[in-house]
Amino acid sequence: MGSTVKDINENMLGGKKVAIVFVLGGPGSGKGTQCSNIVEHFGFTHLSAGDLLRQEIKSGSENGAMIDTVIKEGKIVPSEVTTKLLEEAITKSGNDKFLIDGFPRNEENRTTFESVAKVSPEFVLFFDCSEEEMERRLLSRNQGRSDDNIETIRKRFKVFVESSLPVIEYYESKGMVKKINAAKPISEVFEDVKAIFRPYGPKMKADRLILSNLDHDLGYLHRFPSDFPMSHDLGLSLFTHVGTLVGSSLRQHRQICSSGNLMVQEAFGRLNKFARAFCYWLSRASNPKIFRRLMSLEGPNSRACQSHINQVNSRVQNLAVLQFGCLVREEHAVQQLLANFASRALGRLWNDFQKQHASNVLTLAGAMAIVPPLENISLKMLAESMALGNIKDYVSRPMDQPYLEGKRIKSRSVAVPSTIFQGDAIEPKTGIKFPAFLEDDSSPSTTVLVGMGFKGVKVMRVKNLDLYAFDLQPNTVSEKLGPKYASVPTIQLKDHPDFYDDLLRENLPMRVRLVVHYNGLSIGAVRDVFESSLGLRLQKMNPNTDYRCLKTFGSYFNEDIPIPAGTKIDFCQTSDGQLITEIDGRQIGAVKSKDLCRALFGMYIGDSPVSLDAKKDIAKNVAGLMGKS
Ligand SMILES: Nc1ncnc2c1ncn2[C@@H]1O[C@H](COP(=O)(O)OP(=O)(O)O)[C@@H](O)[C@H]1O
Ligand SMILES: Nc1ccn([C@@H]2O[C@H](COP(=O)(O)OP(=O)(O)O)[C@@H](O)[C@H]2O)c(=O)n1
Repeated sequence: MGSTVKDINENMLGGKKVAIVFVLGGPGSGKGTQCSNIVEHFGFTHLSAGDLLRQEIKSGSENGAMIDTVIKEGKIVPSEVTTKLLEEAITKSGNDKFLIDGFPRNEENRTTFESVAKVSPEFVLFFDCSEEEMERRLLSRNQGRSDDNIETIRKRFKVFVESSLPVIEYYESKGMVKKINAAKPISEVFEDVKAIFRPYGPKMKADRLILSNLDHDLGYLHRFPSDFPMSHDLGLSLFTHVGTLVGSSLRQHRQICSSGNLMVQEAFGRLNKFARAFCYWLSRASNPKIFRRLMSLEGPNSRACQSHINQVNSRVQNLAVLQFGCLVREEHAVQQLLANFASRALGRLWNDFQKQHASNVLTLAGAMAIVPPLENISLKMLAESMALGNIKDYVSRPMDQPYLEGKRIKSRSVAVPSTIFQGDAIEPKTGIKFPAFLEDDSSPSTTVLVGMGFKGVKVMRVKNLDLYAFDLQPNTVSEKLGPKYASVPTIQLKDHPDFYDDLLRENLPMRVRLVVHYNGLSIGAVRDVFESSLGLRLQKMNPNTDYRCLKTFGSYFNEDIPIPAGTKIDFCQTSDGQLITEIDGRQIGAVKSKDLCRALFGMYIGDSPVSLDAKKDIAKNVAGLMGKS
């Protein structure tokens, strides 16, 4: 790297020769942002001193409280603490190239690191940016950091000028600083960064890069097939593609973590976890060397390690177990699959999120379905979900079309009657019958079917989540809403700005029935989908809401309740604001919370409903209930 780069022969740390770049710059200059880019393009491992310190606080270590106080004050944590954390992270990592971000922040940091770690940096990357710009960025960073408030920000600026700039001057005097104008847009800054790193050599091998990003929570790996044979070359090419997935999910995860959208975070979290597990699994299946190195963490002579190495070495080189057998050659099939998988799954979710800002529950459930909850994964499911044809079919299929086992359905799925149902209604695609009256129709409190929608959500290809019907009590509707809307023509009712709000606000007795129409759906999956969606809606409706209602609601979905095909799950709202949950007519719980009722029925007749057509049809039919035609 030219004359500024030291001979790194002496730079031994954690039993390996390491290359280190210090990344410095004021708070908010974009160090973390650019480090993510460098990681992806040049295969470094990013160690943020600030992140390590924040993790230390969270871990509840004995230094946690002290670190917390120092950070809130914008001051600098004692050097031994930070140096130790960095040293440990370097030693633990499988990588040997590191970006150390936000360190050394003062002369003491620098000298301590030099004397303890005995490592000199390759060079120092300095992001130069004005305080006004940094302040603007920090105030909109939105990561919930305790020190991103104007008072602490000002203190951090002062500390930066007084303590950190001298460190940069020190390295400058040694000709080791590479200064970047960080006031430009992110992509332009990265062009300059790239020019600096380019001579540093080609991108690190994909496998290394990915492995350095792996977390070590590998408990779920046994779910993947253990006897998966694969050639070494194919394994490496797979890494490249899974790498794209890991890279982009990590990048996008970072962006959306600050968005506060819990469901999107959950979906991305799963993508991430899946991709990481998949990578590790590939490494194990394809590359005994990598496997051996990783397993050295557990002990190189462990039985598991040895038996897997033997397995990999002795297996036939084909991918039959994952059923990639299609017309294309196996390498291409797999590459195409993973490329599709990564770009379509993430692209779709991301677009959705940007368009709607609050994605509807089923779109997200669908996105989550692409990545199964790992605890439920089985070899057969994995094979099915990964079969190229199915994935392609799935990702190109609009979310609101149904999926039926063994059939491709092209027509629109939402089957909503144009008038109130006279007799029982049959959902044409599935043949499931919804009675027009859910209770005895002579009772004055009976509810009437006013809308029906089909929401097929594929959960691991073989399961659809629900079919739903929406019912209201005619008398109460006429009584409560009749006067206000008497003069509104039916045709306009569905577009009336207050109408749906009034339906939700009036505590009208109403009911949504979901019908499970595949075997194998777990009650836990249903609970998760509702909990996440309701949580989001509650948060949007009333940020100060009492979330205990949601906890209580979730607690009814006991894992012991089987929900085979045909199971009816009913949610009923009573006029006194209770939300009653029934499974096959048996009440499993009731929560008194008007907010929760509004959130639940809002999924069907509120903003971003599960089906817009069904929502409009409900309005049309309610008009009918009120004596309009
Ligand atoms: N070049 C840039 N232009 C505009 N905003 C940026 C730029 N670089 C980073 N940001 C944004 O500014 C905030 C601070 O960036 P970050 O990378 O966290 O800074 P640091 O790690 O230096 O404190 C983030 O919200 C980030 O998205
Ligand atoms: N070497 C370091 C790095 C960070 N820190 C502390 O961690 C805080 C946050 O640092 P950071 O690098 O994550 O964030 P920015 O201030 O660069 O945005 C600093 O303000 C310090 O209080 C430290 O004490 N020593």
